Amino acid sequence: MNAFSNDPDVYRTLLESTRAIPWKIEWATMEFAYIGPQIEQVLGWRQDSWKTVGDWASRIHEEDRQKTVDFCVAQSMQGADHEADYRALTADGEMVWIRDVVHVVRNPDGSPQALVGFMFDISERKKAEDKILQLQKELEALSYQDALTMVANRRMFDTILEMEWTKARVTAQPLSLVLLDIDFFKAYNDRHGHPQGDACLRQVARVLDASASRTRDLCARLGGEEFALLLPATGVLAAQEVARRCRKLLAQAAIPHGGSAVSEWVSCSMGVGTVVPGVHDNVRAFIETVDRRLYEAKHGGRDRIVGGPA
Ligand SMILES: Nc1nc2c(ncn2[C@@H]2O[C@H](COP(=O)(O)OP(=O)(O)OP(=O)(O)O)[C@@H](O)[C@H]2O)c(=O)[nH]1
Repeated sequence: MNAFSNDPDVYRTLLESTRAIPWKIEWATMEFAYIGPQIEQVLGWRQDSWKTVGDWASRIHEEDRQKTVDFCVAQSMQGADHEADYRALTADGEMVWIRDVVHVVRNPDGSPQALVGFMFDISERKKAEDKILQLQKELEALSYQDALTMVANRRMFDTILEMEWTKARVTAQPLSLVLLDIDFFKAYNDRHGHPQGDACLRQVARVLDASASRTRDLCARLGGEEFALLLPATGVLAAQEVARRCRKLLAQAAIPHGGSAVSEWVSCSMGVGTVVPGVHDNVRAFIETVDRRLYEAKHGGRDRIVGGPA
């Protein structure tokens, strides 16, 4: 054990055979006293081209440079060991993610004498982290989407409704809502089977989505065979117009029903409401009003629109 630790060649061989790149900087001169030859394999810059701290700083991606240098200087002045992740530039203009792990060698008075450390190539790890972040974003998006019809789901509807309600109140603009329910859908399923029922829901969602095309309009599936169209900055007449367009486009889609008492084709009942929310208005009460109208449309014979100011 002693023979091993007394032999500097052994240390050098060990240092230079790891994948981590060892280095040392003298604090007084800010010059490299040493950097491992592996640096050339990782970044492409020759070993003898690393002379000063300036060489190191100039080979950091400019978006990471200032904060990395400031952080390392501040930590070193306090005598604190530290780690920094940054994008290093390679000799041929590429980027490599580096984790620099730094130990501060201190003088007896505590001031820094030298910095020694290891650089690790963490590009693969960063790539994996980026991939995970991207997947998380996709998952997040999926959690707001109805998996069957690909329109927004109830969660998204609730979130956007809350937002649009506040906006409408602040700007004193009308907010409209259409609630729709497919007529005799149980009979449709019974006649055509559940998979065909799913296909029908997808087709209806496409039609509804196409009926309201302004950028802030939202088409959502609230569950089962119930859908909603949220129409911000839309007044009573425009909302009625959208509902009529829905009915017309659905009729044009001419999806054969076969089990409906009101039409040969798949149809919808709709409740429509419009409100300019005041401070005392309540979003839940607004939804209940529109829902009551949908109920009226159902019980008034289906395949119809019941609406007006809420
Ligand atoms: N295929 C399919 N069917 C669904 C889905 N979700 C709900 N349903 C069916 O939708 C039907 C809804 O039936 P009801 O609530 O009785 O309403 P309805 O038959 O449309 O009658 P009215 O609304 O009164 O005209 C049920 O048979 C549910 O099984 C789904 O994701 N896919």
